[in-house]
Amino acid sequence: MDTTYSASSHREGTAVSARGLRKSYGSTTAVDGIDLDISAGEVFALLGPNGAGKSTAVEILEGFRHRDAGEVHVLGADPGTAGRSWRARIGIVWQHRVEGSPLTPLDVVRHFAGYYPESWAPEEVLERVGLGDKARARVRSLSGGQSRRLDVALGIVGRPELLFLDEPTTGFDPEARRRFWTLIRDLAGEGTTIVLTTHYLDEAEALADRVAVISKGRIVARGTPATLGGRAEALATVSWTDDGHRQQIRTAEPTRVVAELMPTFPGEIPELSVHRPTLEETYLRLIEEPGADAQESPAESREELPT
Ligand SMILES: Nc1ncnc2c1ncn2[C@@H]1O[C@H](COP(=O)(O)OP(=O)(O)OP(=O)(O)O)[C@@H](O)[C@H]1O
Repeated sequence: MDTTYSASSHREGTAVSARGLRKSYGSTTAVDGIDLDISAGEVFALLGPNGAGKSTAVEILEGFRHRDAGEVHVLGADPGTAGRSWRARIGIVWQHRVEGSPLTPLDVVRHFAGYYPESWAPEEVLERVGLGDKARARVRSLSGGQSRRLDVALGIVGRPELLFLDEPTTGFDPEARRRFWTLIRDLAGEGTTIVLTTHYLDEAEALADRVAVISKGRIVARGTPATLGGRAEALATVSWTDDGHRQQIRTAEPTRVVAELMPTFPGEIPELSVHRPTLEETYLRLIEEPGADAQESPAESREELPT
């Protein structure tokens, strides 16, 4: 079985397009008019608090949930009506992991591989997710993080054009997460479109070309991790200690502020730090303050912090 992608596997066009997507469960509106465009080959992350509507939106895109309204095209088809050949082009790593089984990871991956016209070699896919040495162990003997890696193996074994990952690294140790990120980057480099939901902002920052923040069923901000919510233009905070008192200046020009401070100290500026909003801080502001997507006006302000 061929286990390499050809250059022609780099894809062009739109992988996912949704307009006015809506879904309610009884009186709960889970998805309240979402528009999405995800390009082929893109890594796109959906962020949002618990219950924001991410899984519902993604399950509609996967064809596992009916929408109440809206237009959706995924790999050129309506997921509500698309057939088996369309499904074979899609990989899914569900939020909840598959329960333990008396089979081995190799048995399970082999079984799943049989459903796809063009699958990875099962041994290779287990190597790629870091389960090579557990290929012949019992699935029920795997740790939580190892089981999750098996879920990822099952999601990618069919060499999907589009891979949905719902909170894929929950339970991974830090080294396994880094390894998983490398795998995702490799898959993206080979042309796979990836739609990721995650609560780990560092994961979104490390992997995503673009992110969208969902809150209460609506997209409240979208952009690259670096520019989301006006992050690129946000003021920096320069902090230091002067005569035992913590000082800070919020400024659009931290280099100038530090240069002006330098001559006022004989040597090092005590406890100097320059901080710009992290993706996590930006995200928290976006979901806490309605309309916070507007950019801040770059006015400089100085204050002394209470000790
Ligand atoms: N099958 C269901 N029946 C009734 N309500 C549901 C169902 N699935 C989801 N909901 C509700 O819809 C809303 C959105 O849930 P959803 O699972 O899409 O959110 P989420 O953003 O994926 O959350 P999480 O980060 O916790 O996974 C929530 O209020 C949830 O309780």
